[in-house]
Amino acid sequence: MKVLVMDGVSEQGLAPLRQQADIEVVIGEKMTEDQLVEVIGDYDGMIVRSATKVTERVVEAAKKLKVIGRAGVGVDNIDRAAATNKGILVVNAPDGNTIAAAEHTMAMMLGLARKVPAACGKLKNGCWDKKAFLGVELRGKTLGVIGLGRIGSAVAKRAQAMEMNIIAYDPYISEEHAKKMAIEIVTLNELYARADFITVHMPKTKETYHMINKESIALMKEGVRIINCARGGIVDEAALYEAMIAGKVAGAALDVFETEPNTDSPLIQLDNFIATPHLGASTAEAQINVAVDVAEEIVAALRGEIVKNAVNMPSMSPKLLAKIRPFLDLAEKLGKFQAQMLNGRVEKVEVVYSGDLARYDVNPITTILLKGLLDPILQENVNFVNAPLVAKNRGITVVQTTTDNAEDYNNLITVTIYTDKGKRILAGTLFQNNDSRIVNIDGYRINAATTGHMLVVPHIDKPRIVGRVGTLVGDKDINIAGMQVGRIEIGGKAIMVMMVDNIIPQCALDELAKIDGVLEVKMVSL
Ligand SMILES: NC(=O)c1ccc[n+]([C@@H]2O[C@H](COP(=O)([O-])OP(=O)(O)OC[C@H]3O[C@@H](n4cnc5c(N)ncnc54)[C@H](O)[C@@H]3O)[C@@H](O)[C@H]2O)c1
Ligand SMILES: O=C(O)[C@H](O)COP(=O)(O)O
Repeated sequence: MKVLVMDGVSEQGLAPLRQQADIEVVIGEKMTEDQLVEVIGDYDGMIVRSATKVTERVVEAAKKLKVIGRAGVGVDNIDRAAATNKGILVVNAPDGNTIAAAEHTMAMMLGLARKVPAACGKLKNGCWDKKAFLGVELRGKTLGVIGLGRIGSAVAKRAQAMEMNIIAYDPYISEEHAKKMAIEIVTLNELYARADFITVHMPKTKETYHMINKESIALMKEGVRIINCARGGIVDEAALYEAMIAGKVAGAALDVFETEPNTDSPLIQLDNFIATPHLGASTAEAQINVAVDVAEEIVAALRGEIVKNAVNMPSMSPKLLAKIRPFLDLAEKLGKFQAQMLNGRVEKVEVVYSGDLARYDVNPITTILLKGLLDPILQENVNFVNAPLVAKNRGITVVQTTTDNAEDYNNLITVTIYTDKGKRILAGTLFQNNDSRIVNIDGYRINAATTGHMLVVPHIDKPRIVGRVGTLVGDKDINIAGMQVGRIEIGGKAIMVMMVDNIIPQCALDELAKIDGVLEVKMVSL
């Protein structure tokens, strides 16, 4: 397998990838979109920072790409919708550069308060000018943090150490959470009205684009100082320039710009403006952290294992993953089993999670069940990333419910598939030591392992059927490893599940179907 590494990702951090004998790491030079389109077909994985744009064209040109890793937080340079459509996993490394970005924000804030860059520049030009650089203290000032996530919280903590009062606006964070950090949650307008310094720490979205604009600046205090170490475009640079010229904004610091690289913004020439070239994550420590994190994720993704920081599939904490991993395996098998038992076009998939399972987030389990169901029956690549989207695009309704009542089991996953020709029910459970079993097919109780080959024969419960099926299978030189029969009433419908050592050829299945009393014959391989 080949992984293309772009944008100067830390070599030291790539160790988890370099240690894999079957993975070749290729360090790429800066490329245009056309150049990337030309080469991407050769790669199974790719790692980028913010410079390389993974556009729809690049994603479309990929032939075997399974994963795109972002060595950092922001994934706005990756066309996630295109990747999801194609079943390509996108992962990031959200934790490794939090402190670096928070410390850079503090550097910007202190730099603005004490005019460090301008004073330094003047001195380097031979001018010892003490009067021009009277600063302000941070102590006692109010800092308005917009976006109280990882970095916003880390900035708040550091600013508290400088004895600043912290107010914050984040519509997705609870007041309790903020209270624990001794931060007052306020409305956006209140933040604008009260803050001496404003720092933004949210992603660039439709909602946050140009959030700091002419109108919002008008609501701010005279002499406010503004910092953006999050994403270019959150601050409207033209509006900021005007407000700085007018004196409304006393100082501003941008690490990120709407267009990058950027050397000709008029802001850069202003004395009370500090610019850095997207350096928030650029510390030796952060670069190693994010590279290690993303390299580990790429290895896991290429090995088909579940990753921790996927941005385009249900994400899971390592704790949840450890708890539900055996259920993920069972669910995939149930989906795969159902795919081989199907008659007709799938219209609806209903999954009921019972017992212990009802306590967990079951979304990832449903996703993997859909992968198990759809992958064998569709031409396109169905995986953990795109399975829900593929189901939706095919008009399949997916319903998932949880209940505490698992009847005789500790846990139970019951999957009912509705097709234009009827419905089929399948249930599986995990016994002790993660021993997974299929315990019900269409209402008939059975107890079958979830591995190997199985001949499933719904039939009429009458003499000589089981014997004739067994004889015919034996005559084809196929060894029978075990057998289960489930029935509800004597002489009614029943089901036979025969564990066999090899796949029974279609011609033999056709012969079996002709046996009097046999209703259906299905070969299932798990
Ligand atoms: N300059 C750099 O080099 C650098 C380095 C790391 C991260 N970043 C950027 O910093 C930003 C924050 O990163 P993070 O790791 O703290 O992310 P995070 O996901 O932990 O936090 C983002 C916060 O923004 C909040 N938010 C979302 N929409 C909002 C809105 N409309 N108004 C207010 N708050 C909103 C979210 O609720 C969340 O709490 C991201 O844009 C990331 O790409 C930049
Ligand atoms: O979102 C991020 O992680 C930062 O913007 C860092 O970007 P970079 O890896 O290009 O420095």
